[in-house]
Amino acid sequence: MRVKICGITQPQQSIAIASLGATALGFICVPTSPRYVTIEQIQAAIAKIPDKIDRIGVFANSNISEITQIVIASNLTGVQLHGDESPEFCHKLRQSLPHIEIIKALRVRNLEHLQTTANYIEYIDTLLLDAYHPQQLGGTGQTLDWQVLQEFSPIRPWFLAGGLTPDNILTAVNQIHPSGIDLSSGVELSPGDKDLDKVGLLFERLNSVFV
Ligand SMILES: O=C(O)c1ccccc1N[C@@H]1O[C@H](COP(=O)(O)O)[C@@H](O)[C@H]1O
Repeated sequence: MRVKICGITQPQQSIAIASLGATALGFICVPTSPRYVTIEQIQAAIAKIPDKIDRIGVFANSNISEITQIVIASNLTGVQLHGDESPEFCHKLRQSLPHIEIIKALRVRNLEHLQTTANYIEYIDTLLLDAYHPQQLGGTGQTLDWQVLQEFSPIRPWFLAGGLTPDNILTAVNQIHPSGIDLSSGVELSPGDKDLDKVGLLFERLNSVFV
C-alpha cells in the first residue's frame, strides 16, 4: 500500500519520514497554506531522499504554466490537484507534463459528489478523496464518512485522506481498503512540523498488519 505523508517543510523530516517507510512525500504549493513551501524548500527537502520515493506537489486552482514550472524546477514526480480543477484541466496538464503522475483530489460532500470521480478517470492516474470543509482546502484533520466509501471501487488507484491518524488508520484501511493513504495534520506537532514519534507509530501499526 502507498503511504504518503504530506505537508513536509523540513529537509531532516523528509529524510526521517522516508526512512520510516513513506512511499511518497507531499509538498504544499498553495501559497495560502501554513504548510506552503517554495521551490527552493522543496529542492532542499528532496535532495537526500532515495529516488524510489514519490515527490508530490499539492496545488489548488493554479494555472498550467505555474504548475509545470514548479514541477520541473523542483524535480517532482507527481502533482496533486486539490482545488476545483475540471477534467479538461487535467487533460491539458497531462499534455504539458506527460510523464508526471496526476492525482486528482476530491473534497467529498456526499455520495452524489463522489460519483463525479468518473468524469476524471481517463485524464488522471490516481484519485484522492479528502473531507469537505467549507472554509479550508485541505489539511483540516476532518474525516470522511467512511461508510459511504465502502462500495467505492474506481478503476484507478486511489488514496484515502482526511483526518487520518495513527489511532484510526487500521480501522480505516480494514474498513475501506484504499490503494494508498495520505496523512498530514494527524502526524503533526503544528502545521508543517511533523511529529516523528507519531509517524513512527503509524508505520509500527501498519507494519503489524501489512508485512
Ligand atoms: O495541508 C494543507 O495545508 C493543504 C492545503 C491546500 C490543499 C491541500 C492541503 N492538504 C491536503 O489535505 C489532505 C488531508 O489532510 P489532513 O490529513 O486531514 O490534515 C491531504 O491530502 C493533504 O495533501
